[in-house]
Amino acid sequence: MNPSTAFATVVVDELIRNGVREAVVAPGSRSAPLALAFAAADREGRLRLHVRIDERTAGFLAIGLIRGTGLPVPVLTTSGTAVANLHPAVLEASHSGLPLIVLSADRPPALRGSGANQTTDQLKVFGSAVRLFHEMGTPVREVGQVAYWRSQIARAIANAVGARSADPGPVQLNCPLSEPLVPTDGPDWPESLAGRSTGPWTAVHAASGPPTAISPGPKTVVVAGDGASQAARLVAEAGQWPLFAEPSSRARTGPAVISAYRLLLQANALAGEIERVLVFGHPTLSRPVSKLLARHDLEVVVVSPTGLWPDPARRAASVVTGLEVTGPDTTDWLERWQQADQLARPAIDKVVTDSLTGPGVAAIVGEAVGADGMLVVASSNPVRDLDLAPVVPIRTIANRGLAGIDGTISTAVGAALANAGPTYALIGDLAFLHDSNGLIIGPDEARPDLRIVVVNDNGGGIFSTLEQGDPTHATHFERIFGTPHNTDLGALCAATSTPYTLAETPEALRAALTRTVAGLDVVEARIPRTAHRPITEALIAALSQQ
Ligand SMILES: Cc1ncc(C[n+]2csc(CCOP(=O)(O)OP(=O)(O)O)c2C)c(N)n1
Ligand SMILES: C=C(O[C@H]1C=C[C@H](C(=O)CCC(=O)O)[C@@H](C(=O)O)[C@@H]1O)C(=O)O
Ligand SMILES: [Mg+2]
Repeated sequence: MNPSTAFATVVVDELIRNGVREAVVAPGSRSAPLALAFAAADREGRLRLHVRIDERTAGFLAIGLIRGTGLPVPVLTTSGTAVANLHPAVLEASHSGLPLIVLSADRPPALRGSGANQTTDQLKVFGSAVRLFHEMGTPVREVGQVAYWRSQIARAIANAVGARSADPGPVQLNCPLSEPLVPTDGPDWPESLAGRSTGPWTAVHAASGPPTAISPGPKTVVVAGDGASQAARLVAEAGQWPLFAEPSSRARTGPAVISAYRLLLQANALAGEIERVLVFGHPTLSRPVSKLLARHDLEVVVVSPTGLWPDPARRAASVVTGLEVTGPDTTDWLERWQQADQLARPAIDKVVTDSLTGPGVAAIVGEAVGADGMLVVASSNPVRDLDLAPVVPIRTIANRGLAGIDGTISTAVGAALANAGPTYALIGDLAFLHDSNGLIIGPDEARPDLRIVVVNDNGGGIFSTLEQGDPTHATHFERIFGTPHNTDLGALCAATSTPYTLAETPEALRAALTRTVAGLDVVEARIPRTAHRPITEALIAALSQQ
């Protein structure tokens, strides 16, 4: 089966699984895969197909079918002006709140701007009239496409009917399709085209609905990503399930918290026993969690109060607003994770505390901030080091929306100005340099009580822990990833009259942090950038032997 035919087969099947029973098609060639799939579904009695020559008619016919059935209705056109002919109907659907699903076939991006026939810029062609625009990737023969296609249809339908937004309206899925555009003989598709049982790939519950009941049974873990509320902790405790909470999640308290989750997911056999994951907030921090959420052998339930829900692996079986736990897991599942966590802690501390290391600095900062303090933590290693530190229920802020290293000092200054008590920041040297202008505060401006702890490894330490940090890439690594700068941070602080302290041992760092936070000051902790990779490897090795 060729990619365009596989795509069309799956898309039409998933539309039907999501309640579509009428479809409108205007003739074209680039849209052929989808038109043929709709025709096949019509012949099988799975939906009723309507064909109209003029896309303007097709669009308003779909409007009428929506008004008559109350169901979302897809309308398919080929590329070019055909798509633009739907604009009047899209505008009507937008102002009437009607779930019109525009499937605009398109040439692949490589043909755009090349003078290729019937090829224009169809991206967001309806502007703000649609509740969702998404350009489907050009279908390719690879595993994972089916989950993507099905998951995206579920997102499109949910946005069109307003399931999470209570704001129904039209959506546009732009569908680049490459030739061959009609079914051809050829290799079988590399994965099953089938959906999940008989229902939608992702069941998106209405945001206005009651909490969804969830029962014990499957070996469940709770993931609390950035911004997760205390609901994650409450669900984990009610279910007696292990809780993996990122530093900027408010759920980072309570007996269910597994502080070494990131290492245990990589080094402990318990990870392989997980059967269900409940996701709160926006998990971004670690690949072990990303890999967990991408596993095919477990159920992913995403809890999101808004219209956006994280599902980068496209595996979410359901999206709910809230969970009501019907009863606790009475097995030793949580106890086994707690025991593994307790065993891991000494092994971690042994590796990270005999000298100044990233995780060691983070642990010392966590102690200094204390349970009623506030901490702003920068992306890259600092937030990951804090994630590994012993859990202290600190109010933690991190710009994890896009994980940029920019603006962190200014964010910390703002947070500190809004915080009644002392505020700390934990930041890497590049992030510090990136926003060193944040230290410049005019004489008439309000000044924060903020202590900025800079973990200075003279460059981008995180890259040494990634693929590019492998010795085989040493030739260019230092210049394009390590990016050493040799900046005198003390002089930089002096230029802005910012008090500065250098701490080169754990004891010196503790001493520097115990001083009262009054005004803005900087403490620099210097660590060797070359230690990151060996430390990461030593941690995994230590836990793997347990
Ligand atoms: C604005 C922005 N530019 C570039 C990046 C890519 N990036 C991610 S981590 C990193 C290096 C950060 O170095 P540092 O702040 O010193 O932290 P370290 O990894 O050394 O602990 C870079 C450049 C980014 N995330 N955001
Ligand atoms: C440097 C960038 O971001 C990368 C930084 C760290 C992420 C990561 O995987 C760290 C190792 C881990 O937590 O297991 C990496 C990722 O998410 O895969 C990010 O891409 C960047 O410039 O994007
Ligand atoms: Mg650094």
